[in-house]
Amino acid sequence: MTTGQPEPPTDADLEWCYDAVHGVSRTFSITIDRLEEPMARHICLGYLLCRVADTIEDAGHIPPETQTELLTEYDRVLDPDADRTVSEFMTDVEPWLPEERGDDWEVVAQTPRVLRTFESLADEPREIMREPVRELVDGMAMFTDRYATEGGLRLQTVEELEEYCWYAAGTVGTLITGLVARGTSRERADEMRENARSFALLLQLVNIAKDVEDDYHEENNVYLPAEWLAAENVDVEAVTDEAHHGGVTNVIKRVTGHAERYLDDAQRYLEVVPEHHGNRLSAWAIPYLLAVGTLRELRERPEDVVREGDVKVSRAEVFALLQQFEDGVSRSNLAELRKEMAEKPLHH
Ligand SMILES: CC(C)=CCC/C(C)=C/CC/C(C)=C/COP(=O)(O)OP(=O)(O)O
Repeated sequence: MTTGQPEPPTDADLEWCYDAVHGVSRTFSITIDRLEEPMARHICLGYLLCRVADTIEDAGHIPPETQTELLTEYDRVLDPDADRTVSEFMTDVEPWLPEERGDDWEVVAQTPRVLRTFESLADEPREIMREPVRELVDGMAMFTDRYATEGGLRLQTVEELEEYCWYAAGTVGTLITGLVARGTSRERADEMRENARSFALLLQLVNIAKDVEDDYHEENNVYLPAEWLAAENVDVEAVTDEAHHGGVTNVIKRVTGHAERYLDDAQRYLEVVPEHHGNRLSAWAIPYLLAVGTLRELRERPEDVVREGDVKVSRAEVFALLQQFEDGVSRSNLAELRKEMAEKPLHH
């Protein structure tokens, strides 16, 4: 890889990267605000590198074979042993930047800036991040290629759903764990590695259960396993049709139940994650507890995913949770807070 741009990044580049994350991700916006340096910048850059690939993968207006080519090319830009420059990647991606680009496409348009900021990070954290990011990019290329003739992803089985979640989120869990486990005891690092996948799958499955409408209409992707839809006599292409709301609701319940199986492992991860290199428990505990709250809403009103197109915890509850952490939440409070949020919304 070569960035094709000799100039070093400036403070303005890093500031831009922080602003960009706040524009594209609710989850990582909260997380990065809770972290301190240097972890904040590491997670910020690691996330943006992944987000470039994610935006290309979700682009309904790019033909699948082009998505695969762009993702493969992006991987080569990230590969230190390959000769692809970021300028070549930009030449190929620029025709696909939407005219009215939102924040996510702005990140793609600014890939050179993201990359040069990434390349300026200390060697050790940068190299810990590179492989998981490339695994995510390769996984996305594999999926766009696998469903090239369908025009969008159409996951078939629960095993394939888990495989997809691994690439989309499990790799991010590896990235985070690699950074936070540095310098900790073997036992702690092993415990984190054993539970990182569950943490990531939990968050990804919750997103999949609540975003069925948008995933289909905006990205032409169906992550609900076709085998589970078939058991409810729902054709994959009719996933958002009113006539099938009942059947799809049952599948959403199934995905919700599947996600809940990962809650204990993820809690275990939080119980051992060290607070060093700028890492903070709250940065990961908050998304975890928001997932607990979202699972509660999904269990109570799964039909709203297809009826209203949206199931999420209220802004008031998010605020109340953030406030709790401002006041201080210790590891020993986590289980209690989880129990409380699983039952009813948190109040200020
Ligand atoms: C070990 C460990 C800590 C694992 C967790 C890994 C992790 C945070 C994976 C990302 C999960 C996910 C679905 C983020 C959604 O954010 P998004 O960027 O799509 O945006 P949104 O929050 O706005 O939906």
